[in-house]
Amino acid sequence: MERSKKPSAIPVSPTIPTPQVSISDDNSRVTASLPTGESVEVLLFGATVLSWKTAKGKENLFVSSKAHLDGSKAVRGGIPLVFPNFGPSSNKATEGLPQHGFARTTKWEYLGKSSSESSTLPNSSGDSSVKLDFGLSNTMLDKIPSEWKNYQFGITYSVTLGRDDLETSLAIRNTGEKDFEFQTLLHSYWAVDNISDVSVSGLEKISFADKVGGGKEEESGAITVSSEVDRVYHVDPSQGIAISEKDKPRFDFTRDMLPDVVVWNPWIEKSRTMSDLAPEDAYKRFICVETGSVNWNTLEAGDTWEGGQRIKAL
Ligand SMILES: O=P(O)(O)OC[C@H]1O[C@H](O)[C@H](O)[C@@H](O)[C@@H]1O
Repeated sequence: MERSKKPSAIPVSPTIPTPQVSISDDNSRVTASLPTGESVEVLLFGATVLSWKTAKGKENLFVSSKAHLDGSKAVRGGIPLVFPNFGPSSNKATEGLPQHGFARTTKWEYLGKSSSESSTLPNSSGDSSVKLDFGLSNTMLDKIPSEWKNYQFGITYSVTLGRDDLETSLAIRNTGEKDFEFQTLLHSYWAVDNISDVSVSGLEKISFADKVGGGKEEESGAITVSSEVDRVYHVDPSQGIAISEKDKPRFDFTRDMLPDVVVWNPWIEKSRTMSDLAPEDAYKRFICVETGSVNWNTLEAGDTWEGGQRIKAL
């Protein structure tokens, strides 16, 4: 007998595309992409972000064609992490530490992903961001530098890929019983078409430590590059910073708890001394604007320090 009221079929909701995350077969890299096409790639060695591309496939980070990606040396390009010291080992706290510390030359652990809630709006292209977490602790160091044998720490580094931005943030915990001091920087190599067309704004009239000429200087206009530049600025995190090319905004920086900014380009002569920087005119293709804390932070036993940056690609 025909039923007069047939139960209607339960509508199947259309599949909402979600971010894709994959780990390379050799467990050396993690790649994530959004349904809209943006992507990010992180090398577990140093938790170095190697690539950040827009939906149209434009690369936002510079990586040298001679960069070592096999774990034999810090990567020349992308976003290497500076921790626990910036520059060469220079005092008791940094005794035995390599230039820019050990975080960029140690293999990190991939801790997992999370993504923001899917939009239920019609025509939505799915989740709008995906966060990848990486971890490093003192037990993972191959060789513990002498002074650091006394300290214990756990770091979570989060890389969040959004529709038009990338967030990289650090949570550093002192898991031991002794206080320690550290510096840290997100040593980012931003890709540009030609350094001669680049300007960095937001640092005008702020005094900087000049690592090339020595001493303290300040400049009234935006920074342009026509020789080696290596400067350390101390500037309130609420101050916005931007990189422009041919006067068109290219990258916009928002900082959280990162009061220092290093601006670096090696120019011609210094580039020639760097065996892992290629091609020959590579210095034209990037500018390092590195946000972080060059001032030493004291992290007391049991405490956590947090800081990060959000970069909008324009
Ligand atoms: O060659 P690296 O150890 O990677 O350092 C590269 C550069 O890093 C920072 O930007 C420093 O301010 C520079 O003085 C240094 O030359």
